[in-house]
Amino acid sequence: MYLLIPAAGVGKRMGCDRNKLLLEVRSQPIIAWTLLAAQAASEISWIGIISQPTDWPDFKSILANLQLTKPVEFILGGSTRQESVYNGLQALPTAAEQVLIHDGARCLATPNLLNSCAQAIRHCSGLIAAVPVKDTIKVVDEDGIIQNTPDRRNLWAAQTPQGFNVELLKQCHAEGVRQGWEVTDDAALFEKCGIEVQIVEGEETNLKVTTPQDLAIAEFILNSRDNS
Ligand SMILES: Nc1ccn([C@@H]2O[C@H](COP(=O)(O)OP(=O)(O)OP(=O)(O)O)[C@@H](O)[C@H]2O)c(=O)n1
Ligand SMILES: C[C@](O)(CO)[C@H](O)COP(=O)(O)O
Repeated sequence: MYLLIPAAGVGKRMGCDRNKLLLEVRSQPIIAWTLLAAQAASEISWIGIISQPTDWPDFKSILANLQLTKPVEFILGGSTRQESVYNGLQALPTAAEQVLIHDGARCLATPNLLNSCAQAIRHCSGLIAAVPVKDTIKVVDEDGIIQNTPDRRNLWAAQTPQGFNVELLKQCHAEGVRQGWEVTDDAALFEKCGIEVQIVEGEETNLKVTTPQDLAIAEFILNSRDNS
């Protein structure tokens, strides 16, 4: 299975002055944890890291330390995640019929989750890992007044990996460019094009490292894996 890793962000919400994926959790850069999971997932055979050229020297030295056995390509990132994935799709080898997309910032996803998504995408056109929402969610207007409370049984928090048929995802991205759609994940492009996307049960611990607090939570989760 081909795996694209969007890793070209700047980490505004992390509030640091460089790509947050270079920050360390338990003495390893965030992107290293993500790459180690990809290396350990037996279904993954090719890895594309979508990233900004300014980060390539750092990423290359991380890769040199990890000594992965799988082929890794660097792909030029865009100015949004959507643009980065678009570039990644154009750079896939022509043999790629399905692809998994997994955020570099979701460094706690297990090899098991990557493998189950890789197996499942062979039997459908689009899927995402997701977990049922635990909180009661409120829809609020611009004045801070609650408009309604959606039924929690229908609410799932989206994660990555997200898996797709490559040709269909390319078509949906092209339609997104034509229509000027701005989305935060690839499933949303499928949804807008009216194509079904399935849910695969994700992992509670598969958080996206987004804010400084997430660094501490990620460290805690990795420590608890050692102790289990
Ligand atoms: N132009 C971009 C923006 C984001 N990403 C990647 O998409 C994933 C999810 O994005 P997010 O967590 O929002 O990362 P940032 O964009 O770096 O964070 P922020 O929104 O706080 O700036 C990350 O692995 C990030 O590197 C990307 O490849 N290209
Ligand atoms: C793709 C994603 O990780 C799913 O949770 C997420 O949408 C990335 O972007 P966000 O802007 O940080 O939500």
